[in-house]
Amino acid sequence: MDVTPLLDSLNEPQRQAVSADSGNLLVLAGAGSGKTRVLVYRIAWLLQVAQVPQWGILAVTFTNKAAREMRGRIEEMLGTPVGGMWVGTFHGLTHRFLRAHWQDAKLPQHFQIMDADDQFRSIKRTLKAMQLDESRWPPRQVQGFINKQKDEGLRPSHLDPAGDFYMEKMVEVYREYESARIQAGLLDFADLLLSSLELLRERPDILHHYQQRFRHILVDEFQDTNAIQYAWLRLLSGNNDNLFAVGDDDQSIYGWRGARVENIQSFQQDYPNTRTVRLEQNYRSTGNILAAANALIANNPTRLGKNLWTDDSDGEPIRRYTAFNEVEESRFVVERIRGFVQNEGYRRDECAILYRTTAQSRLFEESLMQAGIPYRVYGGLRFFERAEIRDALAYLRLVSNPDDDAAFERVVNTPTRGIGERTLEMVRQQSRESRVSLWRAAEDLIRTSALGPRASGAVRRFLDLILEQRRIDAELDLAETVNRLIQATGLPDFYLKSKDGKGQDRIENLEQLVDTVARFEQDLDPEEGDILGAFLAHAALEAGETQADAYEDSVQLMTLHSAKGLEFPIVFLVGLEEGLFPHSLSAEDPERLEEERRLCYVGMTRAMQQLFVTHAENRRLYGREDYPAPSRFLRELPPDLVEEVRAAGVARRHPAPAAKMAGKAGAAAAGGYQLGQHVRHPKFGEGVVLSSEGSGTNARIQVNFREVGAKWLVLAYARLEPAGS
Ligand SMILES: Nc1ncnc2c1ncn2[C@@H]1O[C@H](COP(=O)(O)OP(=O)(O)OP(=O)(O)O)[C@@H](O)[C@H]1O
Ligand SMILES: [Mg+2]
Repeated sequence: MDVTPLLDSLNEPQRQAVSADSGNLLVLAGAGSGKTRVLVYRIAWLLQVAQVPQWGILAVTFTNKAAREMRGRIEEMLGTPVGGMWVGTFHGLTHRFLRAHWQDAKLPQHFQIMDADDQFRSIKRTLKAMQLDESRWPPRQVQGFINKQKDEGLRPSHLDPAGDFYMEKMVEVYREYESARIQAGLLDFADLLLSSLELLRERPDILHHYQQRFRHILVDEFQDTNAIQYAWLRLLSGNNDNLFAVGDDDQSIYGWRGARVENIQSFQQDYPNTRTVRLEQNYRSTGNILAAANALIANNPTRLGKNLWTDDSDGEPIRRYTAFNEVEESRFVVERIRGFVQNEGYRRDECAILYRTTAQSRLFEESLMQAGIPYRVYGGLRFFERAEIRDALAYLRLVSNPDDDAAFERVVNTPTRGIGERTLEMVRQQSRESRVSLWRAAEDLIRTSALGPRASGAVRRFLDLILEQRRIDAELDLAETVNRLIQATGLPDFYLKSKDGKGQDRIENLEQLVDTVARFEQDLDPEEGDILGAFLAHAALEAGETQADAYEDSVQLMTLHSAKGLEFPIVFLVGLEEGLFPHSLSAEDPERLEEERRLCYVGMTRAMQQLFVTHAENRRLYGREDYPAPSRFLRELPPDLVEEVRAAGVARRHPAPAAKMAGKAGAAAAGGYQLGQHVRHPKFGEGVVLSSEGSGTNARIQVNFREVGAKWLVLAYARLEPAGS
């Protein structure tokens, strides 16, 4: 067979990786060097040239979207469908595996996935049932503890508190949480991996089957696998020497979630028979963008080290914009995007706004909305996470599995149907005592007439509502079932009457849910028997990625974490301020600071043609007002690659100090100045007094200058004068 067309559009090291003979292979290379491209071509090569059957290939991607694109790409290249391959995220693949082996894994056939929010609520319920005080046992902390144990492969029985009271309690909560979860027929995200791993360990026959089957295992973004994911890969590959991993240690950004860059080193040790290929040519970014990103990441002391070059031209300089405050920052960005789209022929989806925390998206959304520019947020307020969608999904989950306690709790009295807290407490009590689900407990209480007649009637009506839907489920298509269910629940009326003014939006979202279901049904593999179950899994697994309106050409908004692997012609990296990016939680800890820098590197290297970096001198976030210094990452960019830009026609007006510095405004600072007062310096320009210390000739004053950021000045020499307002 002629393999030239496949290999033609690759450089030499890429070609070697794609067409390598058997054995493990690690592609270790920087951003934009074609790692993902190599992975895709490798699969095409395996199918077409090495004649590997589709079902012999397993590929792990970072997002479900990436998996779909990968499949699409390969189908395009080969001109034939490749549905038999297993391509997906760790969660998606292990879910598929457990669905196929639910009996072996001792799971209910229609087990559902509980997301982070379900998990959080369930932990709160567990704490309450155990009469533990939330202030001493903060649910978030407990949740972190449980997930960490699972990510390390540890069930409660593996943990030995060794007389430590705190640990003893934590393990007890973990155990209780587990039994409630199992009783409800639910798996949390970490369970998907852990349960698959356990099943493979316990059942050599099943393990053997998959080891025989997956003759090739390929992994993208290998640097971000955690211990349990790596263990799963090792188990599946066995002694087959069939792992093909691509990654970049400089882009490891999930250390906080237990990902370990060391896996890259372990890989080479655990698999001595591994060939390492390095790619050094970057095909994505202009010379300036690449040089700036390289300079930034060079500040990290612990790197495996690599070179990256491009034969693209230098291109535009990196543009840096200093906004007066966060609102102005968002307006500047939106103005520029409008310019690119209207005057320079860019599509909207060629422009991306990347930020450190999800809370930053709101202002950009508002500015875009005002400007009438369509946009899409990834990882922000996600469609499947909106309250009304979660309510509707909870009903669906109960239809699929009445024992789903998380769903039961969520909607038993939403909309309000006269089931009071006292009744609910009785149901919970009954469920705890007889170790059955809330649903069964409710049935028991009705049967034994333990509830008063009114409460009993209300609970009965709720149970009947769900049972009724279970009956019609079989006869209609899923979209119609969902539509009927939504109407029957009374949710639309309930939202319309609620006073938060969002009723109409919520109803539109419910309508979108029905559309989403219809689309999902159309695209579904006809072999999939349990459509409802498949849809619910889709909603849980893709919650972070998809929005229902994902089809229009729109500006892309996302956190830096979700930008991994993607590329955009125009990138705005916003909020480059100390405390925000690097994040305040990370600035003190050298390891976490390195991770923040890698995150910045990831952000910069998403840009193909133009990169903007912006920061605000004054920011209100989480209800707090701050005067943050520009991020240290800005200083780490070589000055000759950076150009300062000014917004045309944006008035720089100063807010009244008293209003802006709530709490401390007007307090006396040294030298007769007041905190929050506007001052002018002959060299640094205008700024705002932040604080002062010392007195007399030692007095120092801290001023946040618009142009140069915060500085401490010795008052006696400072030549400050009051300014403006
Ligand atoms: N040999 C090549 N010829 C032309 N274009 C290439 C070549 N290799 C890669 N590219 C292009 O370069 C860009 C970056 O490639 P790719 O996304 O595969 O890089 P990556 O190493 O996976 O990046 P990241 O580390 O950000 O995930 C893509 O647009 C890709 O099509
Ligand atoms: Mg990639």
